[in-house]
Amino acid sequence: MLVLKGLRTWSFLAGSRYPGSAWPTRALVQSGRRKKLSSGAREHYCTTSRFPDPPPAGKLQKSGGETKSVICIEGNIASGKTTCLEYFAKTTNIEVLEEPVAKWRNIRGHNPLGLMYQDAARWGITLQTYIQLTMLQRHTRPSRYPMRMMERSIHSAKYIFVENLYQSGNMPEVDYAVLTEWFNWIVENIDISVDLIVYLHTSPETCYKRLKERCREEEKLIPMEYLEAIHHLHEEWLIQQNSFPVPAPVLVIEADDDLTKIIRQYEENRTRILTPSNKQWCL
Ligand SMILES: Nc1ncnc2c1ncn2[C@@H]1O[C@H](COP(=O)(O)OP(=O)(O)O)[C@@H](O)[C@H]1O
Ligand SMILES: Cc1cn([C@H]2C[C@H](O)[C@@H](COP(=O)(O)O)O2)c(=O)[nH]c1=O
Repeated sequence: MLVLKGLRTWSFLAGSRYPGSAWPTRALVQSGRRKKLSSGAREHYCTTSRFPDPPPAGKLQKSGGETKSVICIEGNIASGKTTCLEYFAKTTNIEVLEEPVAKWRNIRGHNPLGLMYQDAARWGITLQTYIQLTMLQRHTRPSRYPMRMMERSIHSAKYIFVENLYQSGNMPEVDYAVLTEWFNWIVENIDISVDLIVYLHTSPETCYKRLKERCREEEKLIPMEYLEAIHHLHEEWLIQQNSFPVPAPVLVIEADDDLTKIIRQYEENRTRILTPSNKQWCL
C-alpha cells in the first residue's frame, strides 16, 4: 500500500481496465459498451503492497470505501442536471455529487468561471485546468455508498468544454496540448471509470430559456450560439458516438418537458438508472 498523503491511501492495481492502451478500440467505444477485463476485473485487482519494488503497471485507485457504481448526469448548461440530482438525492444509499461550481466561482477570492466568460481566450486554460482538478477530486473521493451519482464528469469537461474552446479558436493549441496530456495521463493512471451516463437531451432553446430564468451572474452574456455549440458536441459524443470515447452506456432522457413530466420520466426510468448493469435501454 502506498501512502501518498495523510490518511489517504492508494494502491497500485494489478491491471488496467484497458490494458495496453488508455481506451478500448473505436468499435467498443462506438457501441457504448466498455469492455471490462475478463473475469469481473474490479474484484480481482490485487492490492498487495510491492513497495519498494517499482509499482506494477496499473491504475492508482483509492483503497477503502469502495464505490460500486458511478452514474454521471450529462447535458447542456441549464438542461436540468442539478434538478435531476436533487430528485435522486432523496433515494437512500446513493451519494449525490453536484458539480463544484462554487469552487469555479471562487478560488482564493478569484472567479475563474466569470473570467472565462469575460475573456475565454485568456482564461479558458485557467478555468479548465481547475475544473479538471476538481472533477478528478470528485471521481476519486472516498465513499461508503454503493452508488454515486455525479453531475457531469471529467470526461465531459474535456470532450465538451475544452473541445469547444479549442474548436472555437479560443484556446491556443499549446494550452489544448497541455490539458490533453494531463487528461490522458489521468485516464491511463487513475480510475475515473463510469458505469452509466444519463444524458438529459434538450434543445438549445430550452436551455437558453432556463438559463435566463436561473440568472447566474457569470452566464448573463452567454449567447444562443454557445449553447448550440455545446449541444452539438454532446450529440456527437453521446448520440452519434463519433467524436471521443464514450466511457459508459448512455441512457437518454428527453428533458425538454416541464418539471412534472420530467419527474414522471425519472420515476419511470428509476430502475434503469439505478441498475447500471442493466444496459438494454442504453445506446
Ligand atoms: N423540466 C424543467 N422545466 C422547467 N424548468 C426547469 C426544469 N428543470 C430545471 N428547470 C429550471 O431550469 C434552471 C436550470 O436547471 P438546473 O437543474 O440548474 O440545470 P443544470 O444543473 O443542468 O445547469 C433552474 O432554474 C431550474 O429550476
Ligand atoms: C464542466 C464545465 C462547466 N463549465 C461551465 C458551464 C456553466 O456555465 C457552468 C456549469 O453550470 P451547469 O449549469 O452545471 O451547466 O460551468 C465550463 O465552462 N467548463 C467545464 O468544463
